[in-house]
Amino acid sequence: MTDMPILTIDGPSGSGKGTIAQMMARELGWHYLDSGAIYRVLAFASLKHQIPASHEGALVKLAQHLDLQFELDENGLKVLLEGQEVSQQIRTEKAGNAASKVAVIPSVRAALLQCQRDFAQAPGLVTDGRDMGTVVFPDAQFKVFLTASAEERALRRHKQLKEKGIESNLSDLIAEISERDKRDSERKVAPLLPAKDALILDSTELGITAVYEKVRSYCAI
Ligand SMILES: Nc1ncnc2c1ncn2[C@@H]1O[C@H](COP(=O)(O)OP(=O)(O)OP(=O)(O)O)[C@@H](O)[C@H]1O
Ligand SMILES: Nc1ccn([C@H]2C[C@H](O)[C@@H](COP(=O)(O)O)O2)c(=O)n1
Repeated sequence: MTDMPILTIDGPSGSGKGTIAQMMARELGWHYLDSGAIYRVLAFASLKHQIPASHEGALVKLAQHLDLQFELDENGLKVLLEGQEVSQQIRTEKAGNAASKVAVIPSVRAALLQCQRDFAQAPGLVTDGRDMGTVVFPDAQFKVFLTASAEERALRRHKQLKEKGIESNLSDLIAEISERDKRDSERKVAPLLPAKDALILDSTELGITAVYEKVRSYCAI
């Protein structure tokens, strides 16, 4: 596959993958791939171009020609679809759920495989998602599976939304997160699960700094 050093961080929604992956990419000076953003943009693009999930052929074509750009700076990840910024629109729970639904389709996953692997460029790559350590980069040198209870993840999301001035209902968030966990874990192709050689970290009772330090020491930096 590739000799490039790669750190994969997989885990369920809201476990802190993106936060830790971005911190590690900055620390190491490596590239960063948010694979969930690719599925989110695809779902967003399918709505934009009025392609229903049942039109598998059209969805695969869209995935193969997805005009997508990522820019990571000190403010986080900027995402552009067809030259237009969609960073905020793709971050809603509704967009996450739509992404989870297109991600079930095996031909869609196959169409997105090479574009994800192309992110493995010198000097290295940090990537987060569901199947980074199991399917996309099975030979990665460092693999982490980051998890936390659904209640804790919903609380974090609730707080995150509140900080953005968006009201949300905690029980609805728990239900949405649990539904997405179930779909992502039970699909036939590339389900959410830890790679056999991954370090499993439960962050339910760990703050961001504590998780970051554990990942740093696992990568021996
Ligand atoms: N260990 C932690 N303790 C407390 N809050 C955390 C922790 N890790 C992440 N958070 C917060 O939880 C929220 C979700 O984190 P993040 O977006 O990194 O999760 P994610 O796994 O990438 O989610 P998604 O799969 O939906 O993209 C953010 O507000 C983040 O600051
Ligand atoms: N490697 C990946 C990344 C993401 N998905 C799907 C399933 C998720 O529910 C959805 C959104 O991901 P998030 O941005 O919350 O990480 O996309 C996947 O199947 N495989």
